[in-house]
Amino acid sequence: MKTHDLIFSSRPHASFLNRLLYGKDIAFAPYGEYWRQTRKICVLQLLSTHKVQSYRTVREEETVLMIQKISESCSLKFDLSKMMISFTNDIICRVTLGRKYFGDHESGEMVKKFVYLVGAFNVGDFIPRLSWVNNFNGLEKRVEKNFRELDCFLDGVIEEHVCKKLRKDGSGFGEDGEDFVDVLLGVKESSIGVPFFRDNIKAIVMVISLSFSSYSHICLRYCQFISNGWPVGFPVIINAWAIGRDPVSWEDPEEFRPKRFLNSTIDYKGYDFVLIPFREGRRGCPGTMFAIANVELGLANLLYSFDRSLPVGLTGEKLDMGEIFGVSVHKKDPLVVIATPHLIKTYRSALKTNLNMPPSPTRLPIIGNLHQLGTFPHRNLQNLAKKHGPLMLIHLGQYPTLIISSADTAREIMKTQDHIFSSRPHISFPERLFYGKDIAFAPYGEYWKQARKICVLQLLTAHKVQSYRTVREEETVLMIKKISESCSLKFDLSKVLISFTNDIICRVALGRKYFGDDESGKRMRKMLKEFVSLADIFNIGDFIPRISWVNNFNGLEKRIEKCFKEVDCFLDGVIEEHICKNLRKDGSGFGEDGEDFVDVLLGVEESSIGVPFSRDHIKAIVMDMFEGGTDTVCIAIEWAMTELIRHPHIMKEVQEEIREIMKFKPKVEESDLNKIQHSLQLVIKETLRLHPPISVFIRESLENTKIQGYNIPAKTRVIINAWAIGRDPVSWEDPEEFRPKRFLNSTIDYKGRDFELTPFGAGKRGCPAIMFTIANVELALANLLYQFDWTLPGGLSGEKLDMAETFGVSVHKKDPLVLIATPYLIKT
Ligand code: HEM
Repeated sequence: MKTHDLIFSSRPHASFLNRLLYGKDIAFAPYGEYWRQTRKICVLQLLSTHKVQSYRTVREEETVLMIQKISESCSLKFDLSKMMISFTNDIICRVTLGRKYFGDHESGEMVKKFVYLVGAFNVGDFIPRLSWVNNFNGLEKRVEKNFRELDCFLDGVIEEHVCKKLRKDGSGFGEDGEDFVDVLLGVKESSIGVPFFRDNIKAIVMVISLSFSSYSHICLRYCQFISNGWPVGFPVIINAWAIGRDPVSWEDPEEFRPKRFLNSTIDYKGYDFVLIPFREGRRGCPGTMFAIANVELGLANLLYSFDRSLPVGLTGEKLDMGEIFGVSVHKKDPLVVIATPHLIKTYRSALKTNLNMPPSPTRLPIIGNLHQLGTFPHRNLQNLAKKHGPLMLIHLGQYPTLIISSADTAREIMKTQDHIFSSRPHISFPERLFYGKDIAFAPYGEYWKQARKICVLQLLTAHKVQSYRTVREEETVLMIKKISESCSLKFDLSKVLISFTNDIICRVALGRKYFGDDESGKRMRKMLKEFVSLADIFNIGDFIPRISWVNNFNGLEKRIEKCFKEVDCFLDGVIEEHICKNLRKDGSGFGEDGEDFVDVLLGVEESSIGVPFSRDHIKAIVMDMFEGGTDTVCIAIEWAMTELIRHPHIMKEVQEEIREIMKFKPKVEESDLNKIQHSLQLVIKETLRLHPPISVFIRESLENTKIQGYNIPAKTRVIINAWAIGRDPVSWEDPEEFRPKRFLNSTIDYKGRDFELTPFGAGKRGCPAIMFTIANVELALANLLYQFDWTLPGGLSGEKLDMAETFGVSVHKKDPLVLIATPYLIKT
């Protein structure tokens, strides 16, 4: 590889390789002008130091994703080998093709087959007259099929690049925005002096992907000895594996002893022939630098971020070291390990002490404390706060975030310094779904102020809430009727509650029900469900913006666009309907003065509020009401019923009180509520304390400030953990117990004055719909308790009821609440 490098710098002909790589790649090309020119392109244009440096972002982003993936299986065993394969595949795909193509199962399979066939043992390459056997063992056919699939795929990739170039709007990766295909498309045949077509591009791209992802140690060389004494065409196999273990070069060669390199100058770069994993010289690997950059960054992060252990019963010495058959020597059995985040005291935490920031848990590089949010952020944040205090600073990706877990700290944020903490951070999916023009997600500013004013003074005033009474009463009657139809049979109360709250909001906001039980109604319901779940979804890009592109691959971006378009089209229809109705002057909405939310919003004059107010603003605000008002109200009633089923004696007390007052009237009406409110109110307060429907909500600071002596910079995100505040033992005796009577002689309320109980938030950004919500919850709950006796199916006792929660910010009961209702009035 040095003295006679020129002589030994060809490769033997291998027929499958030749077919799969168009006979035009670099790695398997025989020595000659074409190989010399293409290798030059590879070394100077694709894998130069400058280029390798320019792929840094790709390496870093993929490392973050890998670490994040591992964090998700933290403390559980997982297959590290599989993760490594997708890590390297994804890097190479982005660098060569410009983006990840192999997310979906099918294309991933195609590449796997390619890798297999390239490495397949072909008897014909050793005994040419036996090559016909491949017609019978199916290999020939498989090679052909795989070749055609890949060829078609690569044609698509190239077309995409050509179009991108024509449009001049695309940028690849790397500093200068060019991936390998971009570079190769720019190669002029005239400048390299050898034929260079699309097939050449495809072959080079494929062989580079192949070499880096899984087939990097090919050291088959072909001797092209021209002089006398050595037969031309004599194959040479360089056994890099054996050379690395040769006792002539290495002391105790079988031992893993990294320190042997401590005072040694031996390197793998090709100058030292005792260590030749890459080989230098003419046929040496041109991608050494690129490969090492990936390996270093991946390995450093794996070692830095986690402590690893083997699954139970295994010690390191017992680890199976079997290798797979072939030229690329993988470990035979996948490496299955358990990773535990390593609590490292980083220099940042020292820095933080100097800056006088609130106490923090230690964090991982790049993802910070994201992995500690887990499936139930409210619970996990509460656990962290138990260690670090009710005012804690964590890092969610790149954003420092204050976590508020006590009444005192909540008061500081939502009262004392409400003017400073009254913005919301930018969150990208809601921004798209709500046209960047709604109220709930709007940053503090003139538009938010004016829009909130409309909401508070025109949509949700006491007078307006009163005017929606008919809607509430009618929908309650319908709900009770539905339940009566399944009387004495088990039925899904959660489902009934969802359509109850949906229908109320729909009538109040849009003027009529759009979500009936027919096909189109079902479609609408599905659309709305998708909308609410997307607005609430965890989006990694909001925490680590530079990897927001992952949403192009996990399908989220597409779902958002699809849902946005559907809802937009639906709302356009609704608005048109309202405009026609107003023109005809024959329609009346609901509410006393016949106006629903859309009517009111259509009447808003831009000139009177002094900020732009278009149709998109109307749609955004209407959707805010849906997002804020359907799930939340349903969750409140669902948890109240769940707790009452678990505590039958409390349910009985409330029922007796209501029934005594109602004296066999057919139903509870709003006018009855002030008479029976007492015990019902206690139940609602206790439910909202233990199960705030929005468990955590978010704000952002507008300027630098201090809280409890700690420095809080401007634009710090703040998460108020309403769930933890409601269960804080400092404020509540036996906080985990459902005991409505704790409110009996207490003035504590949920309206935003008492910070021990903050299900609706408080201050400038507090929920503007408390009255509206409570009116719905009270009427529904009063009727459910008055009109039916409730039991669990199969005589199950209440204590056994599963209390598991759903994942997310709006915390539903995980399993639907399935109950049996027996009509009280008929019974008595
Ligand atoms: C049980 C029911 C509900 C709960 C627990 C709830 C809770 C909340 C919370 C915690 C906030 C953020 C408060 C803050 O940052 O201080 C909020 C804001 C908001 N809620 Fe509600 N909500 C409920 C029902 C509703 C309903 C029915 C509507 C509409 C009809 C609604 C509309 C809004 C709006 C528009 C905001 C944003 C206010 C702003 O940013 O200025 N909510 N809600």
